[in-house]
Amino acid sequence: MSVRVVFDLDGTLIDAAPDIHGVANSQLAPHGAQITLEQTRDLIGNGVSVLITRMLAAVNLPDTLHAQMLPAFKEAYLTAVHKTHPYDGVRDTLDALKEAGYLLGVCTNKPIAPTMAVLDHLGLTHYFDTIWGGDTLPVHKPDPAPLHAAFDALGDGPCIFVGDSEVDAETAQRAGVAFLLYTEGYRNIDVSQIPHTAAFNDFAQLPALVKKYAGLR
Ligand SMILES: O=C(O)COP(=O)(O)O
Ligand SMILES: [Mg+2]
Repeated sequence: MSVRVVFDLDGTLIDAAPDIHGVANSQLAPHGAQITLEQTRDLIGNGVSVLITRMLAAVNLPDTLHAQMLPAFKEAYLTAVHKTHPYDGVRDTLDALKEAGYLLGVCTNKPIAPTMAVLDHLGLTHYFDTIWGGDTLPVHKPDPAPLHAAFDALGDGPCIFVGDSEVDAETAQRAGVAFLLYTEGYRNIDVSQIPHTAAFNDFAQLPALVKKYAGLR
């Protein structure tokens, strides 16, 4: 039996917004439109299909473009890794959690192919015993199924989900697991309005929080 810690990806382990911004603008350019990095942050969290719907709405382009944009967006997403970085302290914290003997996983709404591409590019893949993308199952967060699947893949033990958004909070609630909220990601509502077990703004705080909420002394 091991403590199981599953992480959201975008806005939690990595800041992927600059690369997603680049992909978004490469898709919008032929239509004479662009969005800002700030606008891009508000698009992230519900997967690529919702991201495109929100992007088109943000620049007043018709949603009829969605079907043609989706495959092109996913294709460009695969190589959009060079401006993406882990948040400060992420590597040290993942090392510390591994050292403590915990099992780690990822449950993201980013499709699995770009998820693997960016984790491989950043040298983070080896930390995780299981990785679930937004298209690994027919449903994605806030449906609790992928989070349940990630924890199940890690065996038995206390469950902690770490994420940055209201989508993650709802997923954790529906899955019935503890939720640690990273406050420096892409959430667009106040921390007080997001149900959470505990919040943190620095990854150095995470090992102690995991220990506490896993019920360890
Ligand atoms: O919306 C996305 O594509 C990814 O978001 P997530 O990693 O925060 O789930
Ligand atoms: Mg996120």
